[in-house]
Amino acid sequence: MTFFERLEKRSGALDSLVCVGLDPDFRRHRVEEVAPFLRDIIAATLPYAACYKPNVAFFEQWGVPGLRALEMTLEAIPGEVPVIGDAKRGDIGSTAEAYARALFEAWGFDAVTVNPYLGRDSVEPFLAYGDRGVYLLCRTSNPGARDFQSLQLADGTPLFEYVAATVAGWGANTGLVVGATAPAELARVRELVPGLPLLIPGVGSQGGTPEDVIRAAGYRHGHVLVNASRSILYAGSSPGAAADAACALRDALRAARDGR
Ligand SMILES: O=c1ccn([C@@H]2O[C@H](COP(=O)(O)O)[C@@H](O)[C@H]2O)c(=O)[nH]1
Repeated sequence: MTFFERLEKRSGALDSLVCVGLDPDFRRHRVEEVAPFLRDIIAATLPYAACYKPNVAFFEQWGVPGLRALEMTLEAIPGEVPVIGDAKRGDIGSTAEAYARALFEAWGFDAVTVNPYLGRDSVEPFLAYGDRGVYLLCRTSNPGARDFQSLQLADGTPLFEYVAATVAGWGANTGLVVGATAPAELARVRELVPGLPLLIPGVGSQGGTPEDVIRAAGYRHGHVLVNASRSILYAGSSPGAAADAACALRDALRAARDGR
């Protein structure tokens, strides 16, 4: 099964669009605490998590011991649960090949995030792993997204729309990253490329809401995946609080679908 088939299956079985982001905060933990902390978070949030998304930077910040913590964290995720390695790589083809090998073969991620700024040849080494998923940055959730991504081409098309329409033809294992903080842009991307899976970060700590996301992107297992990291991991002082936050996000997304 491909990544997107596996994601659709788990998301459908749980009826959950929630992706739990695993971004351990340097200020809150010593590196030895990271893997046990995340192991408990994973065990508690498993009934709600269609997917997990460790952001590699949050482990790299501790150097080699942080990488060991990432390895132990990945070991704690049951094999049937898809895992996205959020690394946002992007480089010339030969280097992209090495990045793809590192993320898919050495780390074993089921999907990755990639920055498409360098163009198609920089993405092809990732696409070559046809059973894995490749989420390309399209319209990010941060305020600076407007600096480049909203610039208009000569015909008036914003760059992020051009990216969405272009990468739709790059392969069956492609998805897009579109932020929850820009619902109008999210709706536009959904309209332009209705068949492309979307990874949607930016709910919770960044201010995006489940209602806006579902209104803009719809509710479809495997095609809409809503990530929250800090607002789940640090919802309280226990793994139970993280579980409650993940459950609340799942329920808010369902309620938005059902018009409740
Ligand atoms: O446009 C983007 C792309 C990626 N991210 C990543 O998602 C999580 C969000 O964390 P929160 O704590 O839920 O804000 C983080 O890993 C980002 O690097 C994003 O936020 N926006």
